[in-house]
Amino acid sequence: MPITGENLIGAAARRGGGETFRAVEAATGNSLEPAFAAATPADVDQACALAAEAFDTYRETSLEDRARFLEAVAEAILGIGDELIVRCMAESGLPRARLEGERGRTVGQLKMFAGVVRDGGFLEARVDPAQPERKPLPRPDLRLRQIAVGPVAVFGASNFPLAFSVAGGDTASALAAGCPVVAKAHPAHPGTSELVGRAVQAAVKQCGLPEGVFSLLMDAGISVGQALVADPRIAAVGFTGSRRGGVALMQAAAARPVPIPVYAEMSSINPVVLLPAALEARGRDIGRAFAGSLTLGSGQFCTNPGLILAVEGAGLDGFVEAASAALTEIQAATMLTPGIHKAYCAGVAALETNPAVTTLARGLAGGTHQGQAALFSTTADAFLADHTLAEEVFGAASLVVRCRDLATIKAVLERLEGQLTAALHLDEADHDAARALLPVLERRVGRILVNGFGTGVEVGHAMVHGGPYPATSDGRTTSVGSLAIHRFLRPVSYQDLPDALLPAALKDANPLKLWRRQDGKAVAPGA
Ligand SMILES: NC(=O)C1=CN([C@@H]2O[C@H](COP(=O)(O)OP(=O)(O)OC[C@H]3O[C@@H](n4cnc5c(N)ncnc54)[C@H](OP(=O)(O)O)[C@@H]3O)[C@@H](O)[C@H]2O)C=CC1
Ligand SMILES: O=C(O)CCC(=O)C(=O)O
Repeated sequence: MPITGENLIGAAARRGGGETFRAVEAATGNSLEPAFAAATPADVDQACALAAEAFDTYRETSLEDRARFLEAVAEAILGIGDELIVRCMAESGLPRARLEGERGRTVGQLKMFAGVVRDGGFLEARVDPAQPERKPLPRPDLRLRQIAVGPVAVFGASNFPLAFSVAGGDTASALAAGCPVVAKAHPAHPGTSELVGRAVQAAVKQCGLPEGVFSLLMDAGISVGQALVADPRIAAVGFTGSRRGGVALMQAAAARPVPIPVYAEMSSINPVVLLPAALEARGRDIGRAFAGSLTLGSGQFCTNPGLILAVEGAGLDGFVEAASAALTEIQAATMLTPGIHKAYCAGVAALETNPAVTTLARGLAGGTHQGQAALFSTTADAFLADHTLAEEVFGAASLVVRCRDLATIKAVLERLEGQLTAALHLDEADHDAARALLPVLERRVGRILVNGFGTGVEVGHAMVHGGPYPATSDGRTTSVGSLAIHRFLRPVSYQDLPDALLPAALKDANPLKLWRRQDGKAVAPGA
């Protein structure tokens, strides 16, 4: 499939009239062909107009048709073949195995949402039948279902060019909910974005859906994204990226005459707490495993373990020695973009020159665009006194905070901002300590895990990839897993509508065979 550098607006592929730019080969910094052209305000307008036009038809597609469409998107992505992986490797610098795995996750995610749609449970159908004889007042017939919110703007992430990008989790969950999507390609991987965008476009056509169900816009700056969020036809936004970018979009969305929700997944340092019995029994093993998680994908995961908390002593020393030894042998790896590499180097330099911070280990030095792993340590007092030490350094850098006792660990956790994940390394003898920390962790993070690291989010029904601000803009939800569909739904109540006018989900005969709540009780179809 040739990459043309065009915007995909509904069924059309059209060269933008804006600034031209090229993708950059992550490993070399060289430009890649072809030239892309940014969308113009007229392109944004047309993509949004088509999305709005498609909305009422698309949101009322049958559950089976919508599920088949999601499966068709998955098949079309696989149908691109190796060309997708090769282009993505060049643009992102990520290795083949990782990208093949990420493609599997992307396709699996679309198929999972197809299952969610077929099941129909997301409609949350509820029926409170009329009680005409009720005294002192009769009760009306009340029925509720969830409907799609409207067209959604999706911003592709730089660090997951497939699973969090054009047809990633935000797009899959929005399409599953019944929302058309206008995606903004990340300029770090425009060719990958176009290939995936064309696959979605082909699936829209194959399934006979209105063309406005999907559009893809290119830009190497912020004007297209700003125009998209400001467009009155856009009803919600999905974003993964920096705190600065996410907050700017939240502000733009809040400043509209009709404000809309922005679901932004932003910064996180993902505290890892090493509890005493586990440290003593296997501190060195944990240290080696930690070095692997820290350097996965050159550390470019928002779930990267950026903060280690433990009580000082021989166990922690063993952890630090093993982690440092492992890290010093780890090759530097190409980072996603020169800008991300530069930001990483600046973050590491700030830690290296902070008088309260000791450098414990550096990985092997690498080439121009390669990130060199780094491990630092400080005391709990210094950490609590300097808020810059709690800022995310995006890449393979982490900070060990030496604490006096469990109460100090708790005090540090209390001071942290919202996080995506927290990990506890524990043995049975640590259960009381863990029990004391769990209430703090529940308040601070979206996912608590034991004897592991947060990198590598499982796509499933019980996953929360979210957390209180600034991990995300809205800690009540998730950007990964089936619950993500609820970001793009809202409830509507129908009072005393004749059966003929009710949506299928709420008709007396229950033609969709849904589990429904009748007077608050779950009722099986046919019961
Ligand atoms: N926590 C996480 O999950 C991640 C964090 N990051 C952090 O973000 C830094 C930069 O990486 P990057 O991926 O480019 O993230 P950004 O947040 O800078 O960009 C993400 C997307 O949002 C757009 N965008 C950014 N700011 C605005 C704005 N004010 N208005 C409209 N659109 C905007 C960008 O457009 P354009 O690029 O065209 O300007 C891009 O398409 C990294 O160094 C890292 O610190 C990155 C990836 C994931
Ligand atoms: O760890 C993962 O699998 C996902 C991480 C993520 O969401 C991110 O880095 O943006």
